[in-house]
Amino acid sequence: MQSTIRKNLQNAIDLKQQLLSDEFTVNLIVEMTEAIVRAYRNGRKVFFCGNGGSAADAQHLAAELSGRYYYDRPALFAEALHVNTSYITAVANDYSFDDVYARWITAIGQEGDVLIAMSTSGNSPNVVKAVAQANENGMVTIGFTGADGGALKEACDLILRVPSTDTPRIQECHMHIGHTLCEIVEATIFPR
Ligand SMILES: O=C(CO)[C@@H](O)[C@H](O)[C@H](O)[C@H](O)COP(=O)(O)O
Ligand SMILES: [Zn+2]
Repeated sequence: MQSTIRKNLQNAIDLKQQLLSDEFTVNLIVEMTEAIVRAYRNGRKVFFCGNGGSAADAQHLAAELSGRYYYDRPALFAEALHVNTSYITAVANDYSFDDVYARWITAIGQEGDVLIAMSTSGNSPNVVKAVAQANENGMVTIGFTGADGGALKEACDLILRVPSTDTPRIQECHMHIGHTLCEIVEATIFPR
């Protein structure tokens, strides 16, 4: 038991250390932040999507922007695409689970909006289809993946590949970086 706890803590530290030492990643996070700030300043919206733990992470990050992060300020529009369970179950049942996010984007995605697609494999079909539809709608597409990047690697405008194949450790980095994005977006749009 203790060895598992130590191994996981050490792996998380090592992975974060790798991200910290990688200038490319730090600059990429800056670019992502700038894209989100630009969208909000143009009156656009930010959407997140993912499956399983990444759906929870998508919802968590959307709430940081739409509610508040560190301090009181006006709301920013942000939403995770899976939050309407009636819609998701109807479209999955009547069409296909692969279409649940892409179909919703055909209705809501406007040019200049941002989609942040979270998938550790980069290959979840519903997330990959969402990015393809978002690109078609002229949205800015940001991918959060693991080391391989999968199909999202080529499909997204900006792609953050966490250098690991361990799903939970990758997700923890996605949340860490997602929180940092929220912090900088909040501080840039609503300086104190
Ligand atoms: O949270 C976890 C594992 O930590 C799981 O629920 C995980 O998100 C699910 O297996 C997902 O379906 C994995 O999809 P993806 O990251 O490859 O897109
Ligand atoms: Zn998990």
